[in-house]
Amino acid sequence: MRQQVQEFFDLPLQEKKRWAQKPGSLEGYGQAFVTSEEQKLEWNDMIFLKTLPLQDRSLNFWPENPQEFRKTLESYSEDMRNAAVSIVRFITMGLGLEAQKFGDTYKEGMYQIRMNCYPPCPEPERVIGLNPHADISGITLLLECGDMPGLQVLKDEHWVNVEPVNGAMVVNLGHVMEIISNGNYKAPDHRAVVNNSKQRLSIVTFCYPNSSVDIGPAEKLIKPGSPPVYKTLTNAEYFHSFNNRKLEDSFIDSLKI
Ligand SMILES: O=C(O)CCC(=O)C(=O)O
Ligand SMILES: [Fe+2]
Repeated sequence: MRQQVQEFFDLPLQEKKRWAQKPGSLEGYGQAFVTSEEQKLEWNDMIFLKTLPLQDRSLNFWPENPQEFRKTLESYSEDMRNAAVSIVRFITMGLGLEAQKFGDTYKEGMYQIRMNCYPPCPEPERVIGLNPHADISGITLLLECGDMPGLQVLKDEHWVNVEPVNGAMVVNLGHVMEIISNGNYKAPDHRAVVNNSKQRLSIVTFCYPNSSVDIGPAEKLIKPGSPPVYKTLTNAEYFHSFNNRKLEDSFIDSLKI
């Protein structure tokens, strides 16, 4: 997958634009989402694709160049799904929940992939690769494509580098998992910075449970003395709240009871 993504971003702009985002749609090749006029502009080229379930795929945004791209992405999304099912089992087991049941909701889950390319920048302090945010997924699986650090996580009010480890994936928690855990786990704020010497690529898979599953604190975690911290929403309500959020407010806070 890394090879295919590298070859895709190495193509001339005109060729990449064959899979460009269309107005009103997030999918396809383009620049990162601009959500506010005040935001620092992002030094980032990316392609965003829905990979699973199969009926969510819009193949008109799936590059056919490089030649093996689509085939590789098909099998990569299967691999990410299998990894997500296992990882969610372990995470929910750690919370004392029905691990098999929660893992199973990711078998027919929703998967989206975002491939980021951060070119070197002559003045890296003046731009940002990706603005600070927390993911809204259940979990996010991030694959680095080289040894150039760029991902940073906010820990105790400081930005800390997440150093790339060859052959390893970074597992991040998103708001869905934060809600299921009733706030025992937090979706951390993170961002990507750029450097002045080397391009960096990342392949990021956002994993969500099946859309028929409500998003709310796990019943087992609700007891006397431990009330639900978040509302329970249907999948559709969750995405509706996100798409209609007030940009100046924290999304996760808006879901608190
Ligand atoms: O490129 C990175 O390391 C961060 C990517 C990321 O956080 C995202 O795509 O949501
Ligand atoms: Fe992220």
